[in-house]
Amino acid sequence: MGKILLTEVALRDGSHVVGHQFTKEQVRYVVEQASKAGVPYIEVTHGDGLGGSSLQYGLSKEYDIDLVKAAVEVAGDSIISVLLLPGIGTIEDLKEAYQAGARMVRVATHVTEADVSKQHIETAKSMGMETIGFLMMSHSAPPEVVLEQAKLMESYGADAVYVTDSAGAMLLGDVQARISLLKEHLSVDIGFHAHNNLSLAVANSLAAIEAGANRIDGSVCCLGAGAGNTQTEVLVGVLDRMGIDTNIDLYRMLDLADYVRANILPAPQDITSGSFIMGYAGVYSSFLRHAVIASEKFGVDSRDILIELGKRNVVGGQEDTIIETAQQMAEKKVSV
Ligand SMILES: C[C@H](O)CC(=O)C(=O)O
Ligand SMILES: [Mn+2]
Repeated sequence: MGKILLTEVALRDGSHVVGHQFTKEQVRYVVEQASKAGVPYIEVTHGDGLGGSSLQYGLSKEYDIDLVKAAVEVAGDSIISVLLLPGIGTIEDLKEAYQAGARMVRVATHVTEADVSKQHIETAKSMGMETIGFLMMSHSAPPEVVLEQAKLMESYGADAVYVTDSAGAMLLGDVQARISLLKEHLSVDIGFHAHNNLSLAVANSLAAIEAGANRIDGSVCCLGAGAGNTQTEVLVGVLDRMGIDTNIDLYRMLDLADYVRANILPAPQDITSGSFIMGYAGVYSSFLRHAVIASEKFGVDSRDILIELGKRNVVGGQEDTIIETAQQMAEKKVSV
């Protein structure tokens, strides 16, 4: 098995955990230590990507591009990556990130909407950036659909396509089915991004590697949305035990995790009932708050609302249907 390329996402996915309040000093420290440990890619952006700082998604303490600049100053041999969701971030944001020194971009779309990434992937490629397609909520589409969408990203010029388990909802077989199909039909690298809501992030990452993924995301000390991502230092150690090469210094990553635990994490990153139910229901983390409000209004258990939303495949941006769903469930309860 070849080398596994790890992307450290704590400074982007973990931005959700700290309410997008990362400081330049924190970014510098984490990037410098991760770089010394040998992490090849480090992502630095607002949790919702470039341009995410807004009333809707949460205002950042520091401007994205300033954080990218701070990261680049201490990145050594590591490549600084940014996340871009077309519609939230713009081509202009991407150009600024490039000028600030970012050399990789992950262009993220909902799993069935890869077509909106065309212009962004093509522009990034034309600037010479390593360019990755990132298919969010990949659990919600069958493997054949994930493949069709991944092929679109490949055709736009992506160097790799990620299966992204945004809701932390996938079981091992779900990961295996999607990654192996992509591996069979694509000629670019395949990546996997997990969330630990069902306590399966490390196991799912191993399943992804076994099925052919060679790019895996991790967040040091599990600093990521919901119950966090695949815990980087744990994955590095487990892969080492399996004889799989990451070129990452385990002790340095463990030290960095201790630093993050003591200085950055606002609360222990365990699996709360809220994060568990996101994975169990297969919905975006941001739905939890809306479901609790709807539950109080209509007297329906918020867990049942979230499970119903998962069954209905409600996606980010359709938050208005949460109230409607709860109302229908309450009416049904009365009529039986
Ligand atoms: C915008 C999301 O936070 C991207 C991501 O990390 C995911 O879908 O998971
Ligand atoms: Mn994520």
